[in-house]
Amino acid sequence: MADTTSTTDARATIGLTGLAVMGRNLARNIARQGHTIAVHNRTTEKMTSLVEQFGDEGDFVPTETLEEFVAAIERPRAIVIMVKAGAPTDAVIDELVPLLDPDDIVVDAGNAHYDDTVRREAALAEKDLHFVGMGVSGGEEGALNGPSIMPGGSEHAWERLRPVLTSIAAEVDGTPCTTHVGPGAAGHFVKMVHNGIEYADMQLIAESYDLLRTVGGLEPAEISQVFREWNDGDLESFLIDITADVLAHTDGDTGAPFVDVVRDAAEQKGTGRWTVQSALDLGVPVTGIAEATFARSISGHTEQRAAAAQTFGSDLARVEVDRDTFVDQVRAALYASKVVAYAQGFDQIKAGSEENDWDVDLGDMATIWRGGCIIRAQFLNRIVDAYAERADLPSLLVDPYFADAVRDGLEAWREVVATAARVGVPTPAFASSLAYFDALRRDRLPAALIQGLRDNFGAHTYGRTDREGTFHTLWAGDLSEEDQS
Ligand SMILES: NC(=O)C1=CN([C@@H]2O[C@H](COP(=O)(O)OP(=O)(O)OC[C@H]3O[C@@H](n4cnc5c(N)ncnc54)[C@H](OP(=O)(O)O)[C@@H]3O)[C@@H](O)[C@H]2O)C=CC1
Ligand SMILES: O=C(CO)[C@H](O)[C@H](O)COP(=O)(O)O
Repeated sequence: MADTTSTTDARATIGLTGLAVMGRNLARNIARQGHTIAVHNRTTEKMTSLVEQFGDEGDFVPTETLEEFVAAIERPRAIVIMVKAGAPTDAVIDELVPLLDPDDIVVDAGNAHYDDTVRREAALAEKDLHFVGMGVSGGEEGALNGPSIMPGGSEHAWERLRPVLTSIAAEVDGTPCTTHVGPGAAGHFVKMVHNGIEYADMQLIAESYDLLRTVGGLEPAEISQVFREWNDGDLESFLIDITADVLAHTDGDTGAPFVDVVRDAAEQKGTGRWTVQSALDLGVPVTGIAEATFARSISGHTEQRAAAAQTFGSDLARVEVDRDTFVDQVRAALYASKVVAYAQGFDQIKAGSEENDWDVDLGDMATIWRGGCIIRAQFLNRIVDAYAERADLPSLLVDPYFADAVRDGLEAWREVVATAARVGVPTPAFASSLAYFDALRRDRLPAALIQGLRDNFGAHTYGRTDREGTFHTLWAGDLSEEDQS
């Protein structure tokens, strides 16, 4: 059995506090890669059980108090905090900081809001400490075997952390799924958008399942098989793969499909909502992510749902579809909507980066998402290629590869959205993605009328198509136009 006795020799390359599911596995991953790691948890039992169970996987330095923990790490120290996001992270930072020395690096690897990261970095900089907001994706399994890691912060901090991070991250084609995302809160911002895309991806998968079952008449086990087949093609991804597993699972108690015994109210911890809030501030239409987030909210409004079902009934209209054709159409709609969700997410990263001078490389983000993270997918290789071909791509949708893919699937996409509307199956992510696509490609939008209305009721002015300037019509007067430029 490993020695769980605390030590105060400063021999650890790195320290990690917060040994719940993520921190525990990240610590094991770091130790397995040959780095000596000091481990700590507020409740000591989690630390001792880690070292007792897995102490032989590497060189752990067990510590019971934060003082011992800090003393066990070589200077300048690198300390990873992996605790509950929000107030608990602040509580740990507040306890840690008085124990640190100038040039030490504090890494917050939780799902922090990037505004918190900005605030924390500024506070620590006043004490000559480096603060790194670092997104980690991959869940419990990824943390152990190779996550995708998105560190922000200074170049100096990245250079200190690089050997550990590149050794523990997932690898695709020999490239580690980590890079220096950018200064400040860039890492946590990119992780937030990653999670937003995760929400959209899962909602699209859920809508596909609903349509295949409700309209296509397939049973969960059959839909599982469909997803397995899709996972052999251009939709290959972690989420499609685990969808097949979840749909194939039957409940041990009842023998019913697992999806039929789970309450249909999706929860959320906040990263999807933050993505939408930030997108609104940046003026980036992330419609797929927003609809996915609202769809979770609707699912949770059980009282309203019951009242509406009682008022209107839950009956669906019947349409006859050819099963195989419909499966293919749903696949095409899923792929096209997924392109939209990623296009919107990358637009948001670009806008956030410009707003904050982070200089985030979009191709690098696609590269580090190819492995380890929840949205890892074959598809990301195409996104890497798209940005390699043209770094200033106005939208992923206009990259020749994706444009062809969307053109090929367009008829099916429209058919699926129309069928869903006719039957009464809600497909907010499919429908909003199609609407976004149509809005983007439209030569003229009805926004001209909105401008006219704004000018009419509030003298908000408008621009003209035929000449430069700012104009106002005297709506309550003689309807003449003033040039207010
Ligand atoms: N779970 C996942 O799949 C993913 C999680 N994340 C993020 O990683 C972080 C850790 O997640 P997870 O492993 O799920 O654990 P939790 O988010 O459930 O956090 C539990 C950990 O936080 C510690 N903690 C809570 N409050 C305090 C406090 N006031 N002071 C000190 N420590 C405190 C707990 O200590 P104690 O044992 O003493 O209670 C425990 O170590 C979170 O920020 C999460 O958002 C990121 C990617 C994926
Ligand atoms: O960060 C993650 C993966 O990348 C988490 O799994 C994510 O926080 C889950 O979010 P939610 O509970 O809101 O669905």
